[in-house]
Amino acid sequence: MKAAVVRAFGEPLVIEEHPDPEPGPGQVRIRVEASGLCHTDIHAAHGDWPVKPNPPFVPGHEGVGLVEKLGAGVTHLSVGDRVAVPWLGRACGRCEHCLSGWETLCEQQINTGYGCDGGYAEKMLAWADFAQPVPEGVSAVEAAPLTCAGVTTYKALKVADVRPAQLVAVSGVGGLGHLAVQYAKIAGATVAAIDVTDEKLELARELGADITIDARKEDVGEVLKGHGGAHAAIALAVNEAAFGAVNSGLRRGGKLVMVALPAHGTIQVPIFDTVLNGTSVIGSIVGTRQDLAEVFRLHAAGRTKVICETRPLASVNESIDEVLRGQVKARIVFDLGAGR
Ligand SMILES: NC(=O)c1ccc[n+]([C@@H]2O[C@H](COP(=O)([O-])OP(=O)(O)OC[C@H]3O[C@@H](n4cnc5c(N)ncnc54)[C@H](O)[C@@H]3O)[C@@H](O)[C@H]2O)c1
Ligand SMILES: CCCCCCO
Ligand SMILES: [Zn+2]
Ligand SMILES: [Zn+2]
Repeated sequence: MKAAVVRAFGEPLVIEEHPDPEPGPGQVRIRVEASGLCHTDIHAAHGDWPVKPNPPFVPGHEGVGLVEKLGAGVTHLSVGDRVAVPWLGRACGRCEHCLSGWETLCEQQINTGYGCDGGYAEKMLAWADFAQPVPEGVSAVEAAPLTCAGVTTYKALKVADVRPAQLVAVSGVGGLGHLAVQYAKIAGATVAAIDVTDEKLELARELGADITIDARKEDVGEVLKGHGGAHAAIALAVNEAAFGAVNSGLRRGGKLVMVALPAHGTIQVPIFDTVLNGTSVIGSIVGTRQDLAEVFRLHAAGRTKVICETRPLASVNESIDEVLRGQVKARIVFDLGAGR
């Protein structure tokens, strides 16, 4: 089976022929139909973060496909089931995080396409308990971006406890941000979308954003304050300065939800203003299996649109370059057989 492999950080990925992986106990083998290109995969391929993967590895944590082979002990899935394989590839199920609904914080977790091979391949393994069933009516191509971009932004809005009539700032209208705008609108909020390209700001308007802010020309904090300040700001821009900019536009009691992970990023949080204004800074990482089930349910009900374009896996390096140049309208999804 073909796979796109990171052989060394910062080097182009290499398309290689690998033997079909054999599922171990509790695992399944999936014939991948579609696999989204999350900016995280670029961070992974570049070794951007303090905790690094170990090359060679196959990135990809928005893989969706059909169960092809069951490992020993797997009884709740059948051959032919369509499943998605998210970042949270496995959690222990026993620790305080897993037992209190926060499996995404499990310290034993294994991350797909980072700690184990992921979905940039024709076949992949998944732990059956974390292979998320894709409902009827949701295509593999559309389920792919929902598997990370969707669940992550849906969770970020839950973490922000967004209420109707609040003002939510979405900083970065890319793969994640285009869905964050939609979830914020579903939550009843007024949405201010921030980006640095005309195309992304236009996309945000098409998806329901009430206000758009061009961070190249406008003072993000001042514009937000002109609307009374944001109750919540979801930081999805791969740009360190964007975090401080949107934090400065919070309303008293507002929350900055940090999601994006620019390499070596830090944020200066002014102590006095933070205390005086009662604002908070929260980190948010992906979402649980339950969150993902809710994301799929919303999409199956026609409540969300996935904006994506399909590409062959062979275009992986050019696709990464286009994402880095900000030239992709929302999400690239590698088509590994979705149409067949
Ligand atoms: N915390 C998590 O669980 C989690 C999950 C998924 C992705 N991520 C991270 O989120 C980030 C975004 O991922 P993505 O796939 O949406 O990336 P993307 O490249 O598709 O989108 C990033 C967007 O940020 C915009 N942008 C760049 N500079 C900006 C600025 N100064 N102000 C406003 N917008 C700006 C770009 O134009 C683009 O639209 C990445 O760092 C990724 O690793 C985190
Ligand atoms: C800390 C890494 C979080 C990445 C989530 C999947 O994009
Ligand atoms: Zn991701
Ligand atoms: Zn655990």
